[in-house]
Amino acid sequence: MEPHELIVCRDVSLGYEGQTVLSHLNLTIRDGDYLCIVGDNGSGKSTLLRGLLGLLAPQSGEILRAPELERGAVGYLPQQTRAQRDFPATVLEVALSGCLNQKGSRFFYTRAQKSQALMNLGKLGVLEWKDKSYRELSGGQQQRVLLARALCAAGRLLILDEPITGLDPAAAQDLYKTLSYLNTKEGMAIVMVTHDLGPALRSARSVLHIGQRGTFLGPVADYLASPQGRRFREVGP
Ligand SMILES: Nc1ncnc2c1ncn2[C@@H]1O[C@H](COP(=O)(O)OP(=O)(O)OP(=O)(O)O)[C@@H](O)[C@H]1O
Repeated sequence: MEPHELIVCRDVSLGYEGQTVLSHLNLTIRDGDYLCIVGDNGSGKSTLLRGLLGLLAPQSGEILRAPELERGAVGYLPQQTRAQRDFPATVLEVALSGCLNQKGSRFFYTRAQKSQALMNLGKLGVLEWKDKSYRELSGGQQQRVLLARALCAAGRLLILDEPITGLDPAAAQDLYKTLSYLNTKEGMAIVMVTHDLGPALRSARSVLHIGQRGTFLGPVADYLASPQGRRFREVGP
C-alpha cells in the first residue's frame, strides 16, 4: 500500500453464507477523501462498511488496511437503534468510550484521553452537556455526542452509516457542516452511507453507487451526469 492509502479493496466480493451481496469491487480510500456510498435498500451498503471495518471477511479478493487502522484507529458511527438511545451514561462517558480501543489493558482512561474527549465534545458544540445523562438528549443531540465519540477513535478515517437518520433539517445541515470542516480543515477522510443524496453530495468529493445494473465510482460531477446519477436527479430533492 502507498503511504496515503487507508483502505484498498481489490476485486472484493462480500456476502453471507453462500449469498453474495457485492461482487468484484475495486475501491481505494485515501487520506482526505470524502466518499458517499449510495444505493437502494438492501443493495449492500452496510455490508460494505462491515468489510471496510474488518468485521466481515471478503468471500474473495482482498481488503488491505493501513497498519494504524488495523489497530482500531477508525471512527465509526453506526446506525442508531432504539436501545442505544436509552444508554445509561453521561455524555462525557459516552464520548470517552470512543477511546476504548486505545485503553489496552488499563482500567482507567488517561488524562490525555479525557482531554481528547472534552475537546471533541467542544468541536461538536456539546461540551456544556458533558455531565448530562445521554438518554435525556434529543436524537440530534445524541448524534453529535456519538460523532464526538467516533472522533475519539478516529485517527485519519471516519466511517458513518446513515448519520442523519432522525435528524431535523437544521440538525442535519449542522452535521454536514461539521463533517465538511473535519474533512477540509483537519484532513479527516470520510466514508458515509446515506439516502440523503442532495445535501450529502454538496460536500462529498466522490460517490460509490451500488445498483442492480452495476456500480458507479467516481467524482460527484461525473456521477450526476451518469445514468445512475441522472435517475437520482429525476427523483431527488
Ligand atoms: N447478518 C446478515 N446475515 C445474512 N444476510 C444479511 C445480513 N446482513 C444483511 N444481509 C443481507 O444482505 C443484503 C444487503 O444488506 P445491507 O444491510 O448491506 O443493505 P443496505 O444497502 O445497507 O440496505 P439499507 O439501505 O436498507 O440500509 C440484504 O439482502 C440483507 O438481507
